[in-house]
Amino acid sequence: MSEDRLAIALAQLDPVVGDVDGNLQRLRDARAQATEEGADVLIATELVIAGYPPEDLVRRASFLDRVEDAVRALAADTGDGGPAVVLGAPWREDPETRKRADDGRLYNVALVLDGGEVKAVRAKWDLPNYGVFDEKRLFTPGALPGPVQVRGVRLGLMVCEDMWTPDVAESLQENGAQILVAINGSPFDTGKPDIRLQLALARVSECELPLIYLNQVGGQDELVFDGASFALDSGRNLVAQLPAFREMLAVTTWQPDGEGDWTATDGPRVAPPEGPEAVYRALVLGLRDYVRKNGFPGAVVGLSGGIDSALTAAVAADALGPDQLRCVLMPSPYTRASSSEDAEEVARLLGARLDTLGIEPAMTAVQDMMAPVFDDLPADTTEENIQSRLRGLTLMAISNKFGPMVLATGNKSELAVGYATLYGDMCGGYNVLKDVYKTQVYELARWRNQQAPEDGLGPAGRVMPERVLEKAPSAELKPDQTDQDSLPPYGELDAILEGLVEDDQGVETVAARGHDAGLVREVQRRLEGAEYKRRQGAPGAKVSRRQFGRDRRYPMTNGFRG
Ligand SMILES: Nc1ncnc2c1ncn2[C@@H]1O[C@H](COP(=O)(O)OP(=O)(O)OC[C@H]2O[C@@H]([n+]3cccc(C(=O)O)c3)[C@H](O)[C@@H]2O)[C@@H](O)[C@H]1O
Ligand SMILES: Nc1ncnc2c1ncn2[C@@H]1O[C@H](COP(=O)(O)OP(=O)(O)OP(=O)(O)O)[C@@H](O)[C@H]1O
Ligand SMILES: NC(=O)CC[C@H](N)C(=O)O
Repeated sequence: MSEDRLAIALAQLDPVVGDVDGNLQRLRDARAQATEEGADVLIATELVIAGYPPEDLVRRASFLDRVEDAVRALAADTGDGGPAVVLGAPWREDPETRKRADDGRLYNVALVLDGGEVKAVRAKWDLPNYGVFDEKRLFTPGALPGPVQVRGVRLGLMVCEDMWTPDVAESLQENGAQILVAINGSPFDTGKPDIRLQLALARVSECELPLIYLNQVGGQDELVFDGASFALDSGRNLVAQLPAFREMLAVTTWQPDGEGDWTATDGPRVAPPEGPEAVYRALVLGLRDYVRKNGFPGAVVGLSGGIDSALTAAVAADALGPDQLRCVLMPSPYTRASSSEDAEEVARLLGARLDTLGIEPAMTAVQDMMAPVFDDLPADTTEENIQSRLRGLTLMAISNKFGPMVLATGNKSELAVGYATLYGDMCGGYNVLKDVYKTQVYELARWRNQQAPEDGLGPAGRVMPERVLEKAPSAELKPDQTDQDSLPPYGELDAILEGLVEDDQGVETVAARGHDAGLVREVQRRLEGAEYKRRQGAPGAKVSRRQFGRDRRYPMTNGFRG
């Protein structure tokens, strides 16, 4: 390092929330690699030592003690003369006084570790408290910061949301920053990569400074972090772009150009995936990390021959490998032979195990068992739901006996209007399609039939027969049933839900987009009426702007009819 050159290693890592020792080891491994590659400083992501988002874990003193020990151990490592480290951590010291506050105050900070000690502390100024974020509940905001000197260069450190408005970057620039560095825990959704780039470009234009944007990667409960870190020079040129959806350490070497503006030329340039590929890869990573980080030996799914379970199985095969996926076909007297053939073909194409367990004996047993109380009452949805629940029971029995986690298959359109059975097809530990509308299910299935995802563990090529994509969706809980007996066509339903859910519009506004007002009102009624079901539904990766759960919180008991 000389004062006119700084080699910065960007550590796009997949931390595990709560696993402080594991995260410390990940950082040590990254620093060892950065040392080998000649870096002066290693930069890691927001709250990386705790994992993001740590939620109420950071309210536990024992957890914060462990975090502090780990940070001090990593700081001690930097006494070896190797790279300095910039990383995110939950931190109890006041950034100004460097003393621990008595009132339990906690900051979300960027720390600079160098020369064997914690050299500088910068607290996040803008704590996000919307959508999936609740940071005001946990952290105290810091003051508008100035830059920190790292190996002779003034770095302007921002923590994620700090980059979303001009204030922090402006303060850093006014106080002499030479390179802006944003460390992030920024979850994926379909619009996110573009929003981030536009915001970063805006900060670069305002400050006329280069900006490094470093994001974490990996799945954490319902969030998927896509990484896709990048760097811009002060002329708004992209000088590095790290891959999306996988870990990477990349060294970028920064030097002043002829005009004295810092720039880098040696970063990787991997174009991020877009459209269905990006969503598919987010689903794969979300499921893979949920299953692996929670120690399951694999997953099990009920395969019906329909598209929802076929796509769920494909994502699971890509996430876990076909050998860690079990499929179960559970025909009833209402299951068409063609459905069973399609399910068998999906399992064969994926190379996954398929067991066939007919549910008719259990249907008869339950019917006989209930006869004394049901008397001669006519069959209705009750009997349909029993079939669904017998399938849920079967899958849970396999999970209990052999360990794989059950995957529910309900898509966002169905969950929006309550078209799913509690403790039946909603049964499961995780739902890959929770945030995927039915029209998107088709789009993703078509994409997957043509291509395999880059880091997928499933087979290349077609994974479901065309018939699965072409037939009318059916729950097959009574003869000749189709979804469209109970729901509007999915194209129209999804267009209405786009307005009601994603855009949070009222009935009249959505109707003005060209839909029958009565139909929109009915969809709205069903949407509101199904909140109780969604609260009991399995978690699944957020890929949309407005996922059911954290992003869209409505009461279950709701007397408002607006
Ligand atoms: N506000 C509330 N808070 C708490 N619980 C509430 C509730 N309102 C009803 N409930 C409870 O929920 C029950 C009704 O929900 P639930 O038992 O799920 O039954 P329900 O919604 O009546 O029926 C399931 C629906 O899912 C459809 N479907 C579509 C696709 C696939 C499948 C499948 O299963 O494979 C099913 C099926 O055709 C049917 O229309 C009530 O009997 C009551 O116990
Ligand atoms: N015969 C069956 N064998 C195994 N699982 C089944 C069977 N029938 C239904 N299921 C399970 O119940 C779920 C709910 O059925 P649903 O009809 O909503 O989905 P699908 O059949 O996969 O797709 P589609 O809605 O397009 O028909 C299925 O995804 C599957 O997991
Ligand atoms: N951790 C954060 O501050 C994330 C908030 C930010 N708006 C994002 O999603 O990128």
